[in-house]
Order: sequence, then structure tokens, then C-alpha cells
Amino acid sequence: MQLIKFLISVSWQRIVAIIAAGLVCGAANTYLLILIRSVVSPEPQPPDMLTRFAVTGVVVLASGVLSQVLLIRLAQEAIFQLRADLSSGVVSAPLEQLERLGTHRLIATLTEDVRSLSQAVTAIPSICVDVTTIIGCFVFLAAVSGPIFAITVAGTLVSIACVEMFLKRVRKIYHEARENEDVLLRSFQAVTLGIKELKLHRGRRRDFMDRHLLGTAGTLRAQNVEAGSKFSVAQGLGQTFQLLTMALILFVLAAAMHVPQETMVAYVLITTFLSMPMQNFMHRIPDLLRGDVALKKIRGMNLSMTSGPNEDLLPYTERPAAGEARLELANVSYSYEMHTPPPPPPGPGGPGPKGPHPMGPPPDDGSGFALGPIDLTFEPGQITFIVGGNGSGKSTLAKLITGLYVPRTGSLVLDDEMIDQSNVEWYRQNTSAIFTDFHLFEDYLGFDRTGIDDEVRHYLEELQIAHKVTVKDGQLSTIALSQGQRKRLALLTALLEDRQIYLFDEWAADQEPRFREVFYKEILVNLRNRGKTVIVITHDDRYFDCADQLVKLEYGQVAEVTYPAKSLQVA
Ligand SMILES: Nc1ncnc2c1ncn2[C@@H]1O[C@H](COP(=O)(O)OP(=O)(O)OP(=O)(O)O)[C@@H](O)[C@H]1O
Repeated sequence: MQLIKFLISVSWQRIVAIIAAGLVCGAANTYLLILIRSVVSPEPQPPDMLTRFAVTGVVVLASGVLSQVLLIRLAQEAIFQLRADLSSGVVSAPLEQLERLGTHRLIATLTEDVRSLSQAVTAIPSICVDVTTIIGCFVFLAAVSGPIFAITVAGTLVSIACVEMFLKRVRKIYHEARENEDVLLRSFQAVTLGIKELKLHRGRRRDFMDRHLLGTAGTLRAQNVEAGSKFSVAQGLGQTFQLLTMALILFVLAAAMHVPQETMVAYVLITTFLSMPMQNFMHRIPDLLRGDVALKKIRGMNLSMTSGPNEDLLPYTERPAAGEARLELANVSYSYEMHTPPPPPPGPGGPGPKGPHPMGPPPDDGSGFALGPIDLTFEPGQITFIVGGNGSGKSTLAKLITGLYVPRTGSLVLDDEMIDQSNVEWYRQNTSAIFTDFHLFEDYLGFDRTGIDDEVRHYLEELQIAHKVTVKDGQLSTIALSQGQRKRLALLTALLEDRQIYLFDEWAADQEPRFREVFYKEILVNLRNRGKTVIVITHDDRYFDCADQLVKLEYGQVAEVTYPAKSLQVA
């Protein structure tokens, strides 16, 4: 039912056309049955019997093909819209929401659910023709004999009730199986991303395979077998009731009511004619059930993605980028939301206010990591290093600085302009960032200026990677490179962007010492000389003196701000 509603929401006009074609097909099928019956009946046949048969046959074929073609178009349109909606949902959801959902769930929906749904939707055309034929046969049966019709309908209703009883359980199993598919996908992700770790440790590999991957796959197999078997039993039970109904009509009703031979012949003809669409319909039910489960999952995912602000709707006005970017963080704080924070312990006075943790790690009270409140200023033509221990909040701060996270309190101010929902999209266009989990696109998307290949070639030389990679029509020859080389390509993209604010999250960590020197002493200095606001997250204490400002984070708080370059000048 949900599936039909979904298709109607895509285009009700097409649904009307499809139903009309389906009805014509069903009616023509029924008329064909009437013709066949009169051929086998002893009564004289009309002279144009063959013509009627041929014309009806053509109508059955034409309307059947038309309704199928219309439905296939509609189904594909629906699937396209679904894919488009889901992808735009991903693009427009806030980063923190996507991080909470997890990539494995997103991928499961984008692939598995869309596949199940498309399978269900493509089954609908033949189901439509089957259902109209079934209805037509029943109408004909009613015309042939009232009592036989009544008993057949009663028998069919009992069969449907029986099948439905089983289907409730089957539906529940499909739901549970779908949840397991998320877990299985996470294991697939782990087996591909963690293949090196698994190959190097037999015990871990065996444990992972047995307990995680094969464990979940086994449960899924059991669930699908249980659902399939239950459905087969339901189908068998339905067929048994149909047979019992037939036996009742053939052996009891026919004799008791002295039903004429001709009526019985018509009855047998109709039941034989009915069996094909009935069987087709039954076989499609599991696809429909799985499609229904997938649709719910897709809607749930869409809802989770759209429950926050839609970043696609953020206002954006084309205006020049900031000239020289003075960026201020005023009282900025951020905290990760945990899924189910434990309730505060009951007691006198209740939970106290959460304070900062200047002296040590915060107590693990189950709530997420909290950063700030932070007050910092990043000047143009200045290099700021952000340093601190693992988990001190450097990358979280980077996402706040780049406008990817929205501060819980406080605000970002760029050149005296407060950044909020109305200008954050513009603000993001002022920042070039390379995060530790950066992604490299093979072609230079979004650069529509001419001569981009020459610019890329220039930077390939400058970043000492021209011997490995070439560029043609904005496309790189390869990105199958070492991590350090890939980072140089990411830096190349950042330099091409030529934005005002540059942020590098542990960029130099994978570079050889010689090129590390080039990065700190040449590339960063060059950016500073060009008036850029440069922010570098680093653990390289050898180069701390390259920083104009050095910010030290501890447990989400600014522990210290020093000015190494200035003190060097003074010395
Ligand atoms: N997506 C997330 N959801 C929930 N908590 C997170 C998330 N990302 C990070 N955290 C938490 O925030 C804290 C700070 O993480 P962050 O990545 O900012 O640290 P970092 O200083 O960059 O560490 P490192 O030097 O190891 O890269 C961590 O303790 C981590 O548990």
C-alpha cells in the first residue's frame, strides 16, 4: 500500500493512465475468457467469432504492453527521484548529522534499500495486470453462477486471511533482517578498510570473521530462510483452501444444486485461467514486502537527514571574498551529542553545572566531548599553529573555524561581520581546508577558468610531484599514489582555490623531512606573505618557531597562547 502511495506521489496522472490501461487489459482478458467459453459450449457460435477473438487478443496485448511500459517509466522515474532526493539529502544535511548517522547506514540505504525498492516497483506492472485479470474473472464468475461465485469468494477470503496471518510474521522478519544488513555493511566496511590488520593477525581475522562478518551473515541467512519458509507454508495453506473450495464446488455443490454441465465447464475454465495471475501475484509478494521495508528505511533516513536545517537552502549571495580575513572566535563552544545520555543520578540538589576542566580530563559522565568556550583571533598575514594532545579538540576546532560545525554558543566574526545562517555558505567559500580524512577528486571540479591545466602543471612542479602525475583537460592522470603524494595533490587543489583562510590539519605528518621543511619554511611563509590567514594543526615541535601565534589546547580548552615568531624577533 505504501508503495502505491509512493508511486501516486510521483505522478497521479500516470497512475490514472496505467489503471485505465490495466482495466482495459483485465476486461479484455475476461472477454477472451467468455469467447473461449462460447467456443467450447454446445450452443451455436456467432459467425464473426474468429474476428472477435483476434481483436480481443490484440486489445489484451496492446493494453497489457501499454500499462507495463507506462508503469516501467513511472517506476524508473520514482527510483530516479528517490536517488536524487537521497543524494541531495546527504549533500544538504549538516556534517554533524551525517557523522552521527554513520557512513555504513547511508551506504546501506543508498544501495540496498534503493535496490529492494526498485525490485518491488518493477514488479508492480505485472501485478497490476494480474489483479485486473483476477477481478475480471471474478466478475465473469458472478455472471455465470451466483452460488459458485459466493463460495469461491469465501474460499479466497479465507485463503487471504490465512496468508496474511503468516505475512505479519514474515514482514517482521524482513524488518529485523534489514536492521542486520546495516550491521553487515559495517562489517564489510571493516573487512575492506581493515584488510591489512586482518591479514597480519590470524586470531583477529578468525574472530572478526566468526563473530562479526559471518555471524551477522549467518543470522541474515537464517532470517531470510525463516521468512521464505513461512511464506511458502502460507502459500501452500492458501492453495489448500483454494483446492478445498474447488472440491466443495465440484463434488458437493454441483450435485446438491444440480448445477448444469455448461456452468461447470465455465467454472473450470475460469479457475484454470485464474491460476496463472494468482500464482504470479503470490510470487511477487516477498518483493513487495521487502520493498515496503526498504521504503520505510529510506523515509526514516530522509527524515533523519532532514530533521536538522537544510544546508541547501542556506542563503548565498555572490559577493567578493573577504579581502584580508581577520577571523575572530568569540566565546565559541561546541559539544558532541551522545545518542542516549544517561539520566542524571537522583539526589539532593540534582546534577551540578558542568564546568570547564582546566586541570585534567573531564569525568566520563556519558555526555559527549565539549570544546570551549574559546576566544581566539586569527590575523591575516599571520600563521597560527594549533597544538595539543590527542583528543584535545584540534580537529573539532578546525570544523568550527571552517564553518562546518555550528557553534553551540558564541560566534565567528570575519572582518567585523558576524557569521550566522544568513552568510555561513558565503563564509565557507573563503576557506580552503585539508583535513586528515581528506578526499581527492580525480578531476578539477568547479574550476571553470581557462588555463587550469597550466596552473596545475605549475603547482605539480612546485610540489615536486610532476614526475608522477600529469594533467589533461582538468583531469589528473592518476590518484593512486602514496599518502604523502596524495596530500600534495590536496594541497595543490587548496592553492588553486586561492582563498583567504587556509587550514591544514596535520598536513605535514606524512611528508618526508625535506618536503616538511619546504612546507613550513616556504609554502606557509609564501601564504603569509600574500596576506592569507593561515591556521595549521600540527605536532611538529621542530617548527613551532615558524608560528606567529601558537595556541595550545588541552581537554577542549585553550591552555596557552604564545607568539614564538615575535619572541624570536625580540631575541
Ligand atoms: N564525530 C564525533 N562524535 C562524537 N565525538 C567525537 C567525534 N569526533 C571527535 N569526537 C570526540 O571529540 C574529542 C576531540 O576529538 P578531535 O578529533 O577534535 O581531537 P584532536 O585534538 O584533533 O585529536 P588528534 O590529535 O588525535 O587528531 C575526542 O575525544 C573524540 O572522542
